[in-house]
Amino acid sequence: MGEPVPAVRVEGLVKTYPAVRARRGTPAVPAVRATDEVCLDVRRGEIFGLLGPNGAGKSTLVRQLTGLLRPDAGAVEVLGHDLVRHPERAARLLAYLGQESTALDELTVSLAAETTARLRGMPLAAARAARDEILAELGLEELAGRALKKLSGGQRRLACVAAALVGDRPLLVLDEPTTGMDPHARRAVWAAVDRRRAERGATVLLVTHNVIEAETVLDRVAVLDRGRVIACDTPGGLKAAVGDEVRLELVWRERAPVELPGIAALAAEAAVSGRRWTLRLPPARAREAVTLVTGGPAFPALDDFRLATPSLEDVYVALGGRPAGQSGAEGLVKA
Ligand SMILES: Nc1ncnc2c1ncn2[C@@H]1O[C@H](COP(=O)(O)OP(=O)(O)OP(=O)(O)O)[C@@H](O)[C@H]1O
Repeated sequence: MGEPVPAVRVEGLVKTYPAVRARRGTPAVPAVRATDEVCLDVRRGEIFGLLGPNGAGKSTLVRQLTGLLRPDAGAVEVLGHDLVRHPERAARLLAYLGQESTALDELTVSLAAETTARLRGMPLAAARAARDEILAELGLEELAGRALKKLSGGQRRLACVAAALVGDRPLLVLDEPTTGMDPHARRAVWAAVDRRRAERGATVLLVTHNVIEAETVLDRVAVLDRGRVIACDTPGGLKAAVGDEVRLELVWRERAPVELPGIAALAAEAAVSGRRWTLRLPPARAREAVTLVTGGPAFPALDDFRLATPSLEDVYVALGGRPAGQSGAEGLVKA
């Protein structure tokens, strides 16, 4: 028996936004290689995350694999369909929630969900039933009669998620679905996403910045940086790869006593944000640092400290911060 057809297969995907010449008053813009030979396999039934800093190429990648943006080179297959040759098939195969969705703004929440269901080929009665189901699932019933353009940012986003999830699509591609939402709405979205996977076998491709949230919902993660996949593994696998480091957070009362040589040495390695220093250190050095700040003349200046094992966020920082050309993360990529 051969390998099962993956939900998404991406090979050698390249997209370069062309350079723009300088014109009166506007400076020239160099060409940007937004996706650079990206290869990915997303298995059926997986919740797969794309993580990466601003401008890493995440949205460009998902727009290419939803058939909205034609790649310069490379292959995109969704459930065995070639979407580079047949981008029109995407509408049948996947639901896409983009970063900015204004298309539904004039509609009420209820009509946005119903119209989307109808556009996905559902007969009227079934579309209305699907609409009622999703509005109840996401706690949107009270807002059902309001126009999207008159909702708050978080409410509007939730209504767009409802429209994206209505009707069954085997692949859900969601670009930052929970942006602007309160914790209650976020939980409802993650529960709805997980239910579609658990009960209907849907595959989910999720673009996110929120690594803490991502850690709890994702089966696998690809970290993208400057258009390239620099790591791909389970959150646990990625964390194990930086597992020999711990995170030490120091909070100083007013100012750090950098006149002390030991503290000055730590300062050189710390990421400083106001009174808070964050250090990533091997365990033995972290212990030495804790002894230094809690046992000596630095102690009166210390407000608080915390030692933590690596989180997905640490992995993200450790990988995403790599300068171009340093491919030390390549050992992390797993099939
Ligand atoms: N239409 C466009 N024309 C020219 N350059 C673009 C265009 N869209 C994106 N880019 C550039 O391509 C690169 C990748 O952008 P993209 O939006 O895919 O990143 P992203 O990872 O989704 O970022 P973010 O997390 O900020 O949404 C960036 O350098 C961006 O400036």
